[in-house]
Amino acid sequence: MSTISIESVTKRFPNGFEALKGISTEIAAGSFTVILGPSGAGKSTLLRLLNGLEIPSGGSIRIAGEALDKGNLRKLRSSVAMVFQQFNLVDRLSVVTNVLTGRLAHRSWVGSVFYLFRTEDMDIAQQALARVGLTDKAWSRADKLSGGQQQRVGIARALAQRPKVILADEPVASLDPVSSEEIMGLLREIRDRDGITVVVNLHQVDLAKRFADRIIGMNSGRVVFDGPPAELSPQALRTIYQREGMEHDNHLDLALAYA
Ligand SMILES: Nc1ncnc2c1ncn2[C@@H]1O[C@H](COP(=O)(O)OP(=O)(O)OP(=O)(O)O)[C@@H](O)[C@H]1O
Repeated sequence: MSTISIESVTKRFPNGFEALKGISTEIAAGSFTVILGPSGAGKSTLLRLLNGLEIPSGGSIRIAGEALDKGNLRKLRSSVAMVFQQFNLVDRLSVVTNVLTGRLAHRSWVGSVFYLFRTEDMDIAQQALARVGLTDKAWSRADKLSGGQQQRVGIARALAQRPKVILADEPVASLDPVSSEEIMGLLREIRDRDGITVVVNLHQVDLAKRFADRIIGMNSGRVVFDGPPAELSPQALRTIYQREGMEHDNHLDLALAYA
């Protein structure tokens, strides 16, 4: 069974630029997929479409069997959680309040507007904080935490949403290597233990190879590689990172160096 079904999806922005040129793929329930690709390949656009933050120009997306369209956006959004590169926390709020915002998708708009949470929500938030090892930081201001800890809060917020899918858009791009490792390990552990489908956009080929069970390579709005990490050969990396008209490409050199 697949959690996410993407069929002939295109995305053209109002300025006429076509960021996705026909993506078709299935993402299996409980899988850990990493999307690799050079800057501008369309990775973030694809994730934003899966989360309903952008609407496709063509094609269709189904999440857990239900078509993602304007009619059921709110319902489907509650089952898809997002983890961001810059964490997207409210700095002046406590860690636990930030985690509680993950419950908003399950509350009425009145509850959402007034930040009305139930005791049950607080229990769920505290459990999520325990999962990411931050129980002792619950009442600290979010901006007093290190980058790695802030990303843990971002993951706890995603967990508190009780999602079927976690989408992470370059979740380690702002972190040092040790924290990056920990965050990827945490996402992997969540997939292993909770069976949540995880899709991560990354620039680090080495992390992709170690943590993913499937790698999708994108270039210029198209899928140009799709396979397990073992098949990510130097040739496959060339296909993913090659840029038109560039004889010597630093981006490609870097990708190959870390492969
Ligand atoms: N709102 C927009 N209007 C016009 N073009 C856009 C818009 N959003 C993104 N793009 C363009 O679409 C292309 C794909 O962008 P996207 O952010 O999805 O790439 P990416 O693979 O995630 O890159 P990066 O790794 O740098 O984050 C880029 O050329 C970008 O400039």
